Amino acid sequence: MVANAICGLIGRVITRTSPRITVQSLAGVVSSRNISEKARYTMSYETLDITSPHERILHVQLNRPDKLNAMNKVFWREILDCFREISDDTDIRVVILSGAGRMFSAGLDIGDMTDLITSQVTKKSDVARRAKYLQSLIALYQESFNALEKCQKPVISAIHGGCIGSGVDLIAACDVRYCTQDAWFQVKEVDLGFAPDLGTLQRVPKAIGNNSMLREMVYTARKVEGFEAKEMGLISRVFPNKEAMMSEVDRLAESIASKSPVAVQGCKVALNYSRDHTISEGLKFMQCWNMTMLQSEDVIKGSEAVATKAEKPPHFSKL
Ligand SMILES: CCC/C=C/C=C/C(=O)SCCNC(=O)CCNC(=O)[C@H](O)C(C)(C)COP(=O)(O)OP(=O)(O)OC[C@H]1O[C@@H](n2cnc3c(N)ncnc32)[C@H](O)[C@@H]1OP(=O)(O)O
Repeated sequence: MVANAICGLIGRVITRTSPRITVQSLAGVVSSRNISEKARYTMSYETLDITSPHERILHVQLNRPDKLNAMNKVFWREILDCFREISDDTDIRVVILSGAGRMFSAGLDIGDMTDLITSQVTKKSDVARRAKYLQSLIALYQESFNALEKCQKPVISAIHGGCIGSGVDLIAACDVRYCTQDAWFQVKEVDLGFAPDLGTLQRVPKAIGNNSMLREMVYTARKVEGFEAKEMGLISRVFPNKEAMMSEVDRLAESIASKSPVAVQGCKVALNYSRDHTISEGLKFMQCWNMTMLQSEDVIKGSEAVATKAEKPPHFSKL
């Protein structure tokens, strides 16, 4: 079945529809999230649907449900632009990432990639020129997912159904991962004859404790179900269905959004820096970071609220 699907995809000529403007829509992810999901974002995308379920929170939804949110040429550009824009948007404090339709993502759009290879790579007769082209392409796709990690705001991924290949690369670049119990994760690249190159092999080992389990998963392309993914540390919480998951994701996002953005964004940058450096370098980084940030008004507001056991959390202005 899968083999047939892949063969079919490879043989197919992809036709593209003109961009669909989704940003003006009032799209809800599940019926119970009808809390005025007013879209207020400035950019419109063909492969992403952007809504704002709550002040200071943005919901980015992979939006090619007919193709199981397979990642095509347009997607790679859009996800990069989208997260760069979000990173600089002072009104936004947290991002939710999910997939529309029956699964989170079927990974790389295989038909699209075949087109690209036919139209670009095979035309070049020299190995060095082909290699150079592929290197640039991989670097570009890597940058698309790096954008989530570089985004100053925490990104919470909410995964249902399949999360395949580059879908796993994508969630690996997120800060928090929740899933439904019908979710499954598949590092499928070995089945297609290559090693993953967009972050799974770099980020996941640093995010989870069970390296042995990860290697099993990577070397065999075996499907790993939600609870198993939680057991290995890839996922922090599993929910019975998408509605329950999205409701908890909202709660988590609201909680993070209510905190000082100076503190939250400082934590994200420090966690990422420390992951890639020694403890001593990480500590030095914090001296430099906090010698500025400790002077913020947020520290005064936060400390006063804690000291006085204030009932309401302080209001932190946007950063
Ligand atoms: C420089 C590159 C770096 C990136 C590397 C990334 C690597 C990867 O992501 S490897 C993984 C690639 N993905 C796959 O191998 C999954 C392929 N899809 C499937 O195996 C099946 O579709 C799946 C098991 C997910 C679901 O099967 P089901 O029978 O339930 O649905 P289908 O009828 O197969 O699919 C529904 C429509 O979606 C289209 N589609 C599904 N996956 C992809 C895909 N990866 N790329 C493009 N299109 C995909 C499928 O063609 C159907 O469309 P249509 O025929 O128009 O209805």
